[in-house]
Amino acid sequence: MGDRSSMESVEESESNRRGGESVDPDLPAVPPVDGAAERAALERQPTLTKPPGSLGRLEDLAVAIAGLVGAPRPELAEATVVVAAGDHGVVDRGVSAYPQAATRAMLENFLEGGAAINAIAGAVDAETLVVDAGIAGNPVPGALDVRIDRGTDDASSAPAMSRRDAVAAIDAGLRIASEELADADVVALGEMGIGNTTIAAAITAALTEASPGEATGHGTGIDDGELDHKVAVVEEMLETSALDANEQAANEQDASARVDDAIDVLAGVGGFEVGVLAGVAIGCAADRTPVVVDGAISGAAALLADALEPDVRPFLLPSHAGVEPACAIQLDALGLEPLFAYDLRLGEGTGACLALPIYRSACATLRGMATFEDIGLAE
Ligand SMILES: Cc1cc2ncn([C@H]3O[C@H](COP(=O)(O)O)[C@@H](O)[C@H]3O)c2cc1C
Ligand SMILES: O=C(O)c1cccnc1
Repeated sequence: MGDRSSMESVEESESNRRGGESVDPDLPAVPPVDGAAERAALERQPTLTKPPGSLGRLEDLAVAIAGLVGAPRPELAEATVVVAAGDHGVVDRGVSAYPQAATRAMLENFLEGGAAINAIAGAVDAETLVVDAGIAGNPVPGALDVRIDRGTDDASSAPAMSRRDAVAAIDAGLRIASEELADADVVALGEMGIGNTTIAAAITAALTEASPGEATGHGTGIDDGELDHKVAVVEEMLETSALDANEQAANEQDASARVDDAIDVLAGVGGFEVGVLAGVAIGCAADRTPVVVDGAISGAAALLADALEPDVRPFLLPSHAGVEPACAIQLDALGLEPLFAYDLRLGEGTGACLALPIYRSACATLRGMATFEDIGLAE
């Protein structure tokens, strides 16, 4: 992941821009939920010093996490939010309220500690890992450099990237999980990339039954006229790469066709940060590390991870109900119920970090509370 290998991959990708060859990511096996740990946690809940069920959904969350991490009394001590960034050629189509340069400026801001995610991650005691997955210009000094290229092509007129680059993005995420996140007990997905609510809408429409009109929202704050144009651009993106949710559904049972379809979606519409986050999610799940989903873009990465490797699904934890319409569609498709709705429409991993104290509190009750026997109240 050092400078040399990343520059090689940039050069290589120039010659592979429209490469149609079939390459597959090297996906690790994701273990099943640990039924014994889950059962032990479930049996412990009614022994704790509270009326049964009185901690409501916190009790269910704690039991689920016990099964995920494989420990009857789990602790989510070390948390990291991965903020992956990429630039998107489709920004040339006027789909965002902000210029592409805001992506680099915000990456520098993350590294200086001045962004919303720095404030919230600091408040909830989470590490921040800033990842340059491919933005215009030189690598951002101080960011983890896994650059696939210097931004994607305009996906409304050509595939966003080659299949080879799509696989490289997923592989980079898998490497981040195994090399940078090995000590994390829980990982939050965050991102930065002007134009990426357009990418998220296209991925959501490609991987669910939702139409582009249903999946596309105002992002950073475009007006209603601009939203109509953004929906038309998302439709063009799907047509350009001939992405068809019905065909994908038909291929669902065949693992290699399913992986091929998911790579087609990522290569067709982008973006590098989404592919990296999908790889992070799969790599973390393989290591029994729960992954907290944030808003529309990390939700698109979660959909992609689920399409690539369905065993990842139990490890995807919800956070908030985002304002961007893709969020509700993604959560529904993944069978996730949001923990709270705070009218967030920022991304960066902010909503996912806000959920961490809830997950940690759930574990703390299961782990730390006294039992009725301890206080001499057992029958
Ligand atoms: C200053 C600033 C900080 C941000 N932090 C996250 N986003 C969010 O907004 C962008 C997606 O919205 P759209 O698709 O409309 O461009 C992404 O960068 C996302 O992370 C930001 C956007 C801006 C302008
Ligand atoms: O839901 C999100 O994550 C989101 C919404 C608007 C802009 N950027 C991100």
